[in-house]
Amino acid sequence: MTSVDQDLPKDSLAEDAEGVEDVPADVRERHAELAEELLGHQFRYYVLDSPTISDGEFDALLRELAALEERHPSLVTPESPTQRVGGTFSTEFAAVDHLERMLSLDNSFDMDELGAWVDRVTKEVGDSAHYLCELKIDGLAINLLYENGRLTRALTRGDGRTGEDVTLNVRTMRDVPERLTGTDEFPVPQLVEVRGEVFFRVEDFTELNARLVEAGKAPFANPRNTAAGSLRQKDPKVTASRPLRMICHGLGKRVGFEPTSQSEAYRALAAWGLPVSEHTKVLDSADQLAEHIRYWGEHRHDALHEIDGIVVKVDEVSLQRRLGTTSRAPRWAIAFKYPPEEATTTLLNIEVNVGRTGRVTPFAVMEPVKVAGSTVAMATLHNASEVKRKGVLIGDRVVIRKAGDVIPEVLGPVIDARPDDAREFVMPTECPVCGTTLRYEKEGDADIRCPNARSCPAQLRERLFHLAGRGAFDIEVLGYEAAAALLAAGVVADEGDVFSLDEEALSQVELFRTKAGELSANARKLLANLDTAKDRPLWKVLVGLSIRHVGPTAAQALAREFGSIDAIAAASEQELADAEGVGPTIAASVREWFEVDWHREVVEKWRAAGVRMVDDRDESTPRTLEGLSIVVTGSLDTYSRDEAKEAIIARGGKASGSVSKKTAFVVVGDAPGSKYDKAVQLKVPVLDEEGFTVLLTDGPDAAREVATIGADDDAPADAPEQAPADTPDCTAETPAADADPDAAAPGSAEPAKPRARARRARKPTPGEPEGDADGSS
Ligand SMILES: NC(=O)c1ccc[n+]([C@@H]2O[C@H](COP(=O)([O-])OP(=O)(O)OC[C@H]3O[C@@H](n4cnc5c(N)ncnc54)[C@H](O)[C@@H]3O)[C@@H](O)[C@H]2O)c1
Ligand SMILES: [Zn+2]
Repeated sequence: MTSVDQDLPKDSLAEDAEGVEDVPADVRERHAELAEELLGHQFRYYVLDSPTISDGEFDALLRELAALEERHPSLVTPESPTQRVGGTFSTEFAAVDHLERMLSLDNSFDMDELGAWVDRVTKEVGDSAHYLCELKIDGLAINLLYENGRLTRALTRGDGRTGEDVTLNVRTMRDVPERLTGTDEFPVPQLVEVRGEVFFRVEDFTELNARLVEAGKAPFANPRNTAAGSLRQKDPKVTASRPLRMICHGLGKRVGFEPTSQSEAYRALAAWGLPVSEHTKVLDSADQLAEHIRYWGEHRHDALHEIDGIVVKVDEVSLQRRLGTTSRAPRWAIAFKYPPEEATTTLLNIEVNVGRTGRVTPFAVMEPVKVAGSTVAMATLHNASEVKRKGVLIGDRVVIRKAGDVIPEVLGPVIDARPDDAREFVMPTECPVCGTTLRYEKEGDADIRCPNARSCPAQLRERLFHLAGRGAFDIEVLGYEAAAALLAAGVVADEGDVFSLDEEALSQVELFRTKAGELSANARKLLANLDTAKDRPLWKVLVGLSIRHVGPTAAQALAREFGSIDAIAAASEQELADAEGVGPTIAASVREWFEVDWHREVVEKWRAAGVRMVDDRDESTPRTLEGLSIVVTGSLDTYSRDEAKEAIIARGGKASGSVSKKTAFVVVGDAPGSKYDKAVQLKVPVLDEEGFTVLLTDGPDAAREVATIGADDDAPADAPEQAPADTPDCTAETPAADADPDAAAPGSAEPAKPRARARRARKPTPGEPEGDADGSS
């Protein structure tokens, strides 16, 4: 816990208590240094709204200080940052005392610390306490004074005793009523101090930044500090122009209002017209708390605003009184903090990466830093103008963010910490890998490219890696390392040579030789895999060609409509565009691709090596699903995702990625995403795995008889996992996001084929996203 417990066994210390003078000098020094550093950070955070370190780093320093004080209690003074409500007030605003002190919260960072707090509460007040759980909103605290229902004053927290008068600014906020309305149950009290959090909704913040960028101004780095800066403005007009929101989370002094519990107080506030959270929950055991905290840890981004934890409060006011407070925080409440999603680190360099389509992307190389549970050392910077827009210089301290599974992002520099020798990044004019002069493909492009598509080793390596991927030929062994080794040994000049590899060629590659100089087992495996891969369906061949915009979905459409490579190569742009599921962008891209000589040579080399370029319309498989669109979601036991698709396509059906009214069936496996919900909503027939087998063997009529349709109570046994029963209010607005078809659905146990994911290691350069060929590049 961050604060030093006030219940030190003082008596037992009396005899051999250590005086300050007994504390080793280096410990005393470190203590003083930390305390001073923390005060500086608090000033920059609370007064300037411009911190130079992340919250996680601040918390770590504070914990270090608390740990020193725990070991050496004589170091504790009333002035220590562990003993005071952080913050102070600026002379820009009138200083006004709160009627009742505004406290901070003690923190816990894991379940053990939270459990220890619950144990202490139980020890002091018995096990009758209820625990009120709230989202910990990452904003700034505000204290509103209502006298006879009228807003008479609004103060920031300041140092907890004295705040800054920001009444005029707060009056511009639409969430804050000027007058409270009373009800029979909750008449307006004579006086009440209402505490709450002022913040930006994430969406509003993004929009605010978009407007700034459009106006040629620098965007803000994070919602919390921007909210603080927006509220603490000299000119209320500026505050009025910012969409600040508020949610109430506590009370100060009250006259004529005696709630018996905090949750009852929230009902009163809501009745009076004040904003309260929808996500508040009363629980009564440590287990339930753990489940609730776990749930929100996973759904952190479902709230409309940023949250940095969960606040747990003893609900009963009488028990709150018995537990009391320390000098800086109530003993009846505690914050559980989630791992911070932002951190600051040093930008060591900006390097560039050459991707599969030749796009050259700068990326940040940073001092490794832990954020959201993983260590981050690199992050893409997308393109040169993005580097400019972010305003980062090499050598800067930078703020990075990693939210959930999202790739890490550099938010911007900490200008106040910029070193003198920070230097600007210069985009190279030549490909760092092959030396070719870089150029923009079209005027006005954001991305600059290496035009040496055929032989640039970087592009070639990415294409080899891609063609071996699961969405394409699915060649085990041909991972990133193998691709690089084949190129380095010169046994493939481009991807056209891959399927002609033989023992002799592989024996020239060191990676594929044993120490004794013989062909390794891996080499034999590669040859066997290549052989199997020659027989893949046409759509996989198309994906393997790295035609821009042609990912699995487009490739399946092309294969279904044209049936062979030659038919596709011979089709006009118009014919391609007219084909179902193809469209003009893909058509243009396919035509353009076949115009290039060496591309056609790749096709011919593959053909010569025995790669199948035609889908045999296997007449033995009856085309029972002709014209039907079928969606598969979740993972099936007996079919991989691709096998399921192939089975559908072989019967003339269409394996579609999204559910609409036209969908004939939705096949639901384990841990399906929102497609299942959509199917229920649109009353599309839903099949479980058994039903899918019926569909394949006996056709659509038989399948309809075993399908479930519509109502929720018909849901198959393996229907999507609902959120924990004690948090029903969260599920309603948070359907599991629809994941990319090959990835795991959020919250699901594992992806359809985890084995295949893990086996091909890729060098972690933050280059082009894997879906490039399907993307907009
Ligand atoms: N980066 C820096 O330099 C720097 C400097 C100082 C403080 N900080 C950060 O500020 C925070 C510490 O400051 P703090 O003392 O304000 O404490 P805190 O954020 O740990 O917790 C107390 C505050 O939480 C807020 N809160 C949000 N939701 C709440 C809810 N539902 N119920 C009750 N309170 C709720 C209240 O405003 C309350 O004052 C830490 O996150 C710290 O990292 C950062
Ligand atoms: Zn190059």
